[in-house]
Amino acid sequence: MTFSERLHEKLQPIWRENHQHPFVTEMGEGTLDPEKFRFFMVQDYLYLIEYAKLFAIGASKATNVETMGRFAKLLDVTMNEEMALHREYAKKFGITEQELEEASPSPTTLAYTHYMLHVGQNGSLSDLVAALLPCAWSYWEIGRELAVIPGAADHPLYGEWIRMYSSEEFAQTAQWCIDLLDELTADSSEAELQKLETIFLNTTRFEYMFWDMAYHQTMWPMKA
Ligand SMILES: Cc1ncc(C[n+]2csc(CCO)c2C)c(N)n1
Repeated sequence: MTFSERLHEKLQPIWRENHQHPFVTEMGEGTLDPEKFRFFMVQDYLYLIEYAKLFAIGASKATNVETMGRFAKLLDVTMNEEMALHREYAKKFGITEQELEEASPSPTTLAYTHYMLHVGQNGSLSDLVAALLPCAWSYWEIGRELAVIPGAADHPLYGEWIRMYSSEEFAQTAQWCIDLLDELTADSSEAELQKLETIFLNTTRFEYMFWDMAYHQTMWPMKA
């Protein structure tokens, strides 16, 4: 069994809960309150800025030119494609580019991005990949699950999001991260694998928290 298969199997319960969060299911049904999605878009834009830095750190920690090139490409795609989609999408919800640039990250966004950057900066390349994998992997699976719901991919507000994350390009990114982690851990000790499992579990939990934060539009203190 590869390490990614072990992770996937072991974390199924929390993984299912993540995919069945009302934010995700209501997006698939097309019933999600646009205000919640609006909140998500702004926070996700801030998240992506920090997430992209992880690819830059990955490029600097890579031990061969091929891996370095893939991280550089991911940095480019995230900055210039995924974030461009956010800027376009934002317009549909009446969010200006200025609002995106000036928004404040919520405590959950801060906690998630700072944890990933901490692991990326202070750990090994495998630690970094274990931290970023739940993001790429879970969005790919969610995109695919939502895309088969009749009409979901054509929804005027959420269809584009579903089409993007179920696309071949995102499938390839997720698969590349999975393969890289399997390659890096081929000869790892059980103690090392357990450390990586903990990192993967932590960012999987943060994925759930991110949906939940957006669903409840949580920005403590709520009355400030
Ligand atoms: C909270 C949050 N988690 C995951 C993603 C998805 N995502 C971000 S970067 C990337 C990899 C390729 O660019 C993917 C799939 C998101 N947007 N927001």
